[in-house]
Amino acid sequence: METGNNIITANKLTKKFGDFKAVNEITFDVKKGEIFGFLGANGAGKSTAMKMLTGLLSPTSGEASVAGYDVFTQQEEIKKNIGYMSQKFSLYDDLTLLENIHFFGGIYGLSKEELKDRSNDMIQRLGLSDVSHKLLKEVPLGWKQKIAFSVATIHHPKVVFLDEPTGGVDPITRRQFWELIYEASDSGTTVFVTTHYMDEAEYCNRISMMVDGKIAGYGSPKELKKEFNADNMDEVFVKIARGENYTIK
Ligand SMILES: Nc1ncnc2c1ncn2[C@@H]1O[C@H](COP(=O)(O)OP(=O)(O)OP(=O)(O)O)[C@@H](O)[C@H]1O
Repeated sequence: METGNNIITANKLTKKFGDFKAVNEITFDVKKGEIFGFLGANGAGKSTAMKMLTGLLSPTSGEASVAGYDVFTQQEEIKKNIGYMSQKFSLYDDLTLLENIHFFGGIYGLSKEELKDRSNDMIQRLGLSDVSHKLLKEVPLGWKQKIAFSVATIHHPKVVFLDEPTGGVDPITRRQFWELIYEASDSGTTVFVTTHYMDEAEYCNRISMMVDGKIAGYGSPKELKKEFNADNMDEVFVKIARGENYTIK
């Protein structure tokens, strides 16, 4: 079901809890290698949509595929071909940095040799050689986030899903984290990221904004700012949340 240049496609994808439509007929696509921002206020339906796309939750109706696999029938294949990082589901505080990398790399099915090469490379790239034997709980949150991201991409997935990856850190640390996102995107990994930070929305190639289970804005930051006659993404977000009209292209 992978179509052309798109690595994620969703067509009228819907999730109902009882009579309540948490995700209501969303239609969008994500192109290979793109950094796609998935935005929306609390409760808009982002997590529910993301759970369906990562094979954790069965949709009610519609269609969607991720990395060529169907979200209704091929959830296990999807899980093998993606990386996932969230604030809530993270690394182990009582293992060292290196142990965490080895543990999660092992889960992703890397051989001993691959694990050794990639963990050495990762530690060097992140500039963490001197602290690789420290317990995770002893290092700052910004470092943990970088390690969590690197671990989520250690098996070179086609798509990595990031659920509010930079919560709770300062703008400079967030900017450094985004350097890693750009590197992954440059090497061909598609990045699907949720965030509450509008400066981060500016860094994405394209974004979608959800309101009450529907996609209410969809396009590049430049297109959306033009469409809503706004100077920045903050303004776009406020206008969309207030329900200003928008026609999805
Ligand atoms: N298992 C469930 N059963 C019933 N309702 C649910 C369930 N999961 C989510 N919801 C509801 O669906 C709506 C969307 O929730 P969701 O967690 O997807 O939003 P979100 O955009 O990810 O918000 P946040 O940014 O706070 O995580 C909310 O009203 C939520 O209460």
